[in-house]
Amino acid sequence: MPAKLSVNLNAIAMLRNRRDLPWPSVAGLGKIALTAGASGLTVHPRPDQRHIRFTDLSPIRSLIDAEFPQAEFNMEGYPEEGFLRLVEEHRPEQVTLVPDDPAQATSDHGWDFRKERGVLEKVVGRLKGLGLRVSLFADAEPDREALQIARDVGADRIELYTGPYGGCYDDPARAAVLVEALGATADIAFELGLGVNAGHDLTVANLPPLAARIPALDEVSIGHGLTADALEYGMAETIRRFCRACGQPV
Ligand SMILES: CC(=O)[C@@H](O)[C@H](O)COP(=O)(O)O
Ligand SMILES: NCC(=O)COP(=O)(O)O
Repeated sequence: MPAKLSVNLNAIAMLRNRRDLPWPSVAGLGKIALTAGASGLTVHPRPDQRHIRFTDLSPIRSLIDAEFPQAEFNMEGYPEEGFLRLVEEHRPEQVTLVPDDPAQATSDHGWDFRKERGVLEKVVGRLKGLGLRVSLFADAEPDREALQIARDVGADRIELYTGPYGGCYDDPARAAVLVEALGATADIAFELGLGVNAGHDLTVANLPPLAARIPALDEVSIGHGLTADALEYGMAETIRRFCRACGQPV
């Protein structure tokens, strides 16, 4: 089954936040995305609310519940108390935990599973207690022992951090090396019984080689490149292009 597409709405929220005005509408563009074939919506509410505001969360949750009950809400964030309370309030189908410092410009690395095992054990247990799927952001490192920790702390999936791969848009030889590292990491995760998501700087161009190397990829979450394309092609056509790049028969 081809990977599902979850649309990250952070970039749209960032554009909206340039003015004290309600457009572009974050939930409104989420609705266009789901209508056009996306399988879910992703948000990464950072503590300073520079992209997604906490007040964006209810309209997105309500949109999915009322009009797209098959779609999934994915909330990403560092597991501090404020984020965990938002998760408890809005009950996303999936929570993706990232090791981001609040000062970080964007996500740029996966968890150090050995070092953070204790933190993850506690937090994943709390989220699993709410019945939510939990995914842990992971670097493209085929490190079996680290991935075993991800599984042992109770995660359902990992999300492969694809930033370095996305950054190789003008270096096909390096991209081929990195897609192999992503694939080798996914192979181990699957062997351990984990599901595998991927995200960060994915595009219509770099998705097909990734999907070909990891045919059992569960989901990709995409925001920046997808929003850039939406300016050129419109949101609905962009969703169809990304779904096709995932291998979906659109
Ligand atoms: C985990 C991840 O890779 C995404 O959350 C990505 O970092 C988007 O976040 P920003 O849009 O806040 O940069
Ligand atoms: N989970 C990763 C994600 O949502 C990717 O966002 P972007 O790098 O495509 O903006």
